[in-house]
Amino acid sequence: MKYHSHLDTQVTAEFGDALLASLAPDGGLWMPDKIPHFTPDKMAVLGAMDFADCAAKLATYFTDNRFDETTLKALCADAYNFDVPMVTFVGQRLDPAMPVQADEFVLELFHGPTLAFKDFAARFMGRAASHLMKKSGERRTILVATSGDTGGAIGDAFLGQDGVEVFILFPKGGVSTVQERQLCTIGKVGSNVHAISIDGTFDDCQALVKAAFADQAMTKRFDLMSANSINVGRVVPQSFYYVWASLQAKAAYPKRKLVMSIPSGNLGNLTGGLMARAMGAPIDRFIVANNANDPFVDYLVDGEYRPRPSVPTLSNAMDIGRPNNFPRILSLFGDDIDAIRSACWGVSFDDDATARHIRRVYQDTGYLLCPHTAVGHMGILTFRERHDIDATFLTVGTAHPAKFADSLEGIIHKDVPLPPSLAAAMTRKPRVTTLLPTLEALSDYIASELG
Ligand SMILES: N[C@@H](CCOP(=O)(O)O)C(=O)O
Repeated sequence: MKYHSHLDTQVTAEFGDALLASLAPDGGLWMPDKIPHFTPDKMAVLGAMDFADCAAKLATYFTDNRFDETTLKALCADAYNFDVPMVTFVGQRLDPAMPVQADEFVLELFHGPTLAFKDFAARFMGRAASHLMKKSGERRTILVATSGDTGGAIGDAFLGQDGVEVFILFPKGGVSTVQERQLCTIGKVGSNVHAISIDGTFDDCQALVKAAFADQAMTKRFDLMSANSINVGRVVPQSFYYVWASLQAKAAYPKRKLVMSIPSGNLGNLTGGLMARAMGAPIDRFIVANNANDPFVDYLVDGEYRPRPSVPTLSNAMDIGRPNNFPRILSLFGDDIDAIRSACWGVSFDDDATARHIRRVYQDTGYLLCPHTAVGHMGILTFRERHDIDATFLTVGTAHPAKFADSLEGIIHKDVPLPPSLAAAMTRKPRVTTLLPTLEALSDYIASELG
C-alpha cells in the first residue's frame, strides 16, 4: 500500500513515512492509493474474529513491510485490550450468537483508558510510531490540537515513550471540567506530556498546529509530528471498528440494511467509516450528525462548503468550524457530491434539543448519553422520521458521559459518578501552561521544555 498527497498523486510515501511525517511535503493530506476491497466471504472471515485480530488483519493491508503480521497482531492485542460493546438503552447487547430483536444500538467506543473513541486510533498510532522509531532511532515532537478528547488519548498513548515529547493544545475554557483535568494531569513534572491552554478557540489551536507544520524551519528544528486526524495514521485505524461493528450487526440481522450515525466535528471518524464502506463493510448509509457547527451538513444540503468560526456548544468536542478531513472526503469520492450524498445524510441540532433528548432518554431508560452521542442518536430519530427503511441503526458512542459530568448534572439533576480513572485525575494537581495563539509563543515554549 502506497499513500499519495491529496494535492498531487505523484507525491507518494509508504505508511511508516507518512505516519512520522504527518503531512505530505506539498502540505497535502496523505491518502491511501487504493483502498483494498474485500468480498463478502472475506468479510465474513474478518467478522468472525475478535476486534483486535480483525484490526491486525486489516492493518496488514494499510502498512508497509516494516510491519509484519506477527508485529501487527501483537500491537493490536496490546492496544485493544478493552471491550467494544453494542448495546440498547436498556442494556441488551448485540451478539450475533444471541437472538435479538432490537433495531437500535449504541456502539460504545469509550471503554479504552481515556474513555473516548480516540483511544482506538491513538493506541495504534502510538505503538506503530514506537515500533518505527525504535528501529530508526528517530525522535519526534508531537503537536496535537484538541477540543476535548483527542489530547487525552494521545497523551495517554505516548506517555513515557522514548524519543517523543507531546504538546497538547486545548482552547482555554473550551473543554469540559473533567476533560481539562484529564488533559492536564497526564504529564507529571519531568514527563514527556505537556498541556497548553490556548487563549482562543479550538480553531485557533488547530490553525496554530497547521502553521507550525507550514513553517519548514520549525518542523525541522523540532522534528514535528501531528497526532490529529490530519495524520493518516489516525484515520486508518478509525476504519477498523466500522468494519468489525458492521459485520457483527449484519451477522445478527442479515436481512436488514445498516445505518450508522456519527456525531461529527473534524470528520476524521466519518472518513474512517467511509474507508470501511469502500472496503466493502456492509454499511448502507452514514448519518452525519452535527451540533451548531455544521459546515458539512450545509455542504450536503446545497453543495457549498463554507467553513466558519466555531461557536461553543454542549458537545464541545465537535465545536469545529473548519473540519480537517473535508478534503479527504472529497478525494475519496473524486469530488462527486452525489456519491457523497448517497453515502452520507446530514442533520444538525442545537443545545436545547440535545439537553432535552439527554433528559428524556435518561428518564425513560436510565441510559445516560454524552452530549455528542446524544446528537448522534437524535440523527437516527430524525432520519427514521424521514425515511421508511428496515434497518439496524447504530449510534457511534464517542465518549463516556462522565467526561461531561458538569453539564449533564445540570440536565438530569442528579450526580454523575466518575469512573475511577477520572475520579483519580480530579484529585491530581494540574500541570498546564497558558499561551497566546501565536507561533512565536508556541515555539519558545517548546524550545524551553525541550531544553
Ligand atoms: N474532536 C477532537 C478534535 C480534534 O480532532 P481530530 O480528529 O484531529 O482528533 C477532540 O476531541 O479533540
